[in-house]
Amino acid sequence: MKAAAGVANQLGKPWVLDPTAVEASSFRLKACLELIELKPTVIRGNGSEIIALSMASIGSTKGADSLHESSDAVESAKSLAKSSGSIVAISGSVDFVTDVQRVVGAHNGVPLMQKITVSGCAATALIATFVAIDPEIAKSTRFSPWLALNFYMGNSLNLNHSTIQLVQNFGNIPMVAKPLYGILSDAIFIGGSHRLPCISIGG
Ligand SMILES: Nc1ncnc2c1ncn2[C@@H]1O[C@H](COP(=O)(O)OP(=O)(O)O)[C@@H](O)[C@H]1O
Ligand SMILES: Cc1ncsc1CCOP(=O)(O)O
Repeated sequence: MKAAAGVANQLGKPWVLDPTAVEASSFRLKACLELIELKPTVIRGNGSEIIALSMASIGSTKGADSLHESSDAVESAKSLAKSSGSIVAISGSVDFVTDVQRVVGAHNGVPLMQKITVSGCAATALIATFVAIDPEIAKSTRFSPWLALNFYMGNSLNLNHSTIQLVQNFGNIPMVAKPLYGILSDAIFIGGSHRLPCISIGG
C-alpha cells in the first residue's frame, strides 16, 4: 500500500484512504497513520474510524461498522483534515465532507445501506473515481448547481429521490438535446438565422 501511494504521489495521481476498522487494533491504526503521512487526497471513513484517526487512538469497536453517528465525528474530521491536508469524508446517516473551512452534508442515504458490508467501500471507490477524473473536484464547485438544487429539493421541498431524479432529467433535456437542435437549425432557418435559435433554445 505504501509503495502504491508513493508511486501515485510521484506521478501526481490522487489516491483515497479507506481506514477500515482502524479503531479495532493498534496494528491497523499504525498502518493507517503511516499511510496518512503519504498524503492521501481524500480519507473516507465511518464515524468511529474518523474519530480514531483524529485522536490517533484505538477504541471500542463494532468491526467494520460504526459505533458513532457521523455527526459526532465532524469536529474530528475537521481536525484530521487540518493535520493531514486531506479532504475528509465521514459516511453515515448524513454523509459529511470537509476541507476544514467548509463542511458539506448529504442526506441521501437509506438506513438499509449500513447493514450491507462494503457499502462504505463502494462510497470510497466512487470518490476515487471522481477524484481520478478531476483531482480538484473535492474542492471545486463545478457540480454545485445540481448539488445545491438537489439538497434544496430534498431538504426544503421534501421531494423524494425518484422525483428529484425526474426533475433533474427533465431539466437536462434542453442541454442533452442540443445536437438535435443543431441539426434542425442547420436545415431550417428561423427568422433568417440558424445559429442564434440553436443557441437560444439549446442554451
Ligand atoms: N443510518 C443511515 N441512514 C441512511 N443512510 C446510511 C446510514 N448509515 C449509512 N448510510 C449510507 O451508507 C453509506 C455507507 O456508509 P457506512 O455504513 O457508514 O459505511 P461503512 O460501511 O464504512 O461503515 C453512506 O454513505 C450512507 O449513504
Ligand atoms: C474489506 C472488507 N472485507 C470484508 S469486510 C470489509 C470491509 C467492509 O467495509 P465497509 O463495510 O466499511 O465498506
